[in-house]
Amino acid sequence: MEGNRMGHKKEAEVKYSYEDCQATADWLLSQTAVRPLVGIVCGSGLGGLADALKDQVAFNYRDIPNFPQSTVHGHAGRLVFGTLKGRPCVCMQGRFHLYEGYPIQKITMPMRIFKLLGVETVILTNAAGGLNQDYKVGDIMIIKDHLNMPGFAGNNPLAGPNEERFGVRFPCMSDAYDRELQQLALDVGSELGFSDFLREGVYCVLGGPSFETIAECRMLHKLGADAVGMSTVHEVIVARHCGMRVFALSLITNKAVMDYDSEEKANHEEVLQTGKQRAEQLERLVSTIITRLEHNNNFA
Ligand SMILES: O=P(O)(O)O[C@H]1O[C@H](CO)[C@@H](O)[C@H]1O
Ligand code: HPA
Repeated sequence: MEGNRMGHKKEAEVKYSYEDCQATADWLLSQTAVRPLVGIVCGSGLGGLADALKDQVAFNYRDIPNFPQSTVHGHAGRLVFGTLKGRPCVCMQGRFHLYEGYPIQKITMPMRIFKLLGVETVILTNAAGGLNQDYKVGDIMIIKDHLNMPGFAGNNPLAGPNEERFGVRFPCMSDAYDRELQQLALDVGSELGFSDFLREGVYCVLGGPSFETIAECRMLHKLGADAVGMSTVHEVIVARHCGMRVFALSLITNKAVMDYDSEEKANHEEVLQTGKQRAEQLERLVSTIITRLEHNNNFA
């Protein structure tokens, strides 16, 4: 992929207005014939999902006008277009996090670009620490709701002037995670024989990058969180604001440390290692869900 002048702008100069998002979407649409209906975001160590796409057209983030750059190990930094079982998809092989130092509007900008590309359903994955004591490392949790900790402190991706062309000032979040898609995932998981490690729960986002203290994990668990991570929620809010359907999964890559006697320490290497071990099943789950979207005629 040939570089372009806009793509080489310094980070500080990267903009995310409606017109900037439109320019990026138009540029992408001029470079590929794929017209994606499904947008996928790959979590830490879960980028293999993108490799499942057929007839790929891939762009390095650095070559895409106005796109931020991935800085985290386990996030390749490529936008991959292609088809998954015949369905046109676009897949972020690598996402952006608050702790990378980007403004919250910038880390969520790809959702608006998805929207302008024609995406109707967004499927997000992440790696997360398990707070629910019944969870095991390797479990896959269907996210049914979230706790937005940065949001409590006013750090919401929709803060600032509202862009009506994307959505309303006060979007509803009680229906953020599409219930039909959750049920579909449970059905598909059961057919694939994954029920033993498939869960449903509440994901809590923190700013990171430091992992949680023991007291923080205990508090989050008491507040109703089943898993904790540093992503996804901001993307979900922006995706819902502009009217896309959302389905999200957490891979429980480690158990959050809840006990002062524990010798365990959260670390990113373990996160990536667990991702490798469950990658194949996670890919099968997601790709089968995408096929069934069409089959059930509930494709958004
Ligand atoms: O949420 P994803 O991108 O999967 O990454 C998770 O893994 C990293 C920590 O190991 C954090 O970035 C956390 O959010
Ligand atoms: N905490 C926060 N983020 C994470 C974790 C965790 O334990 N595991 C993977 N991402």
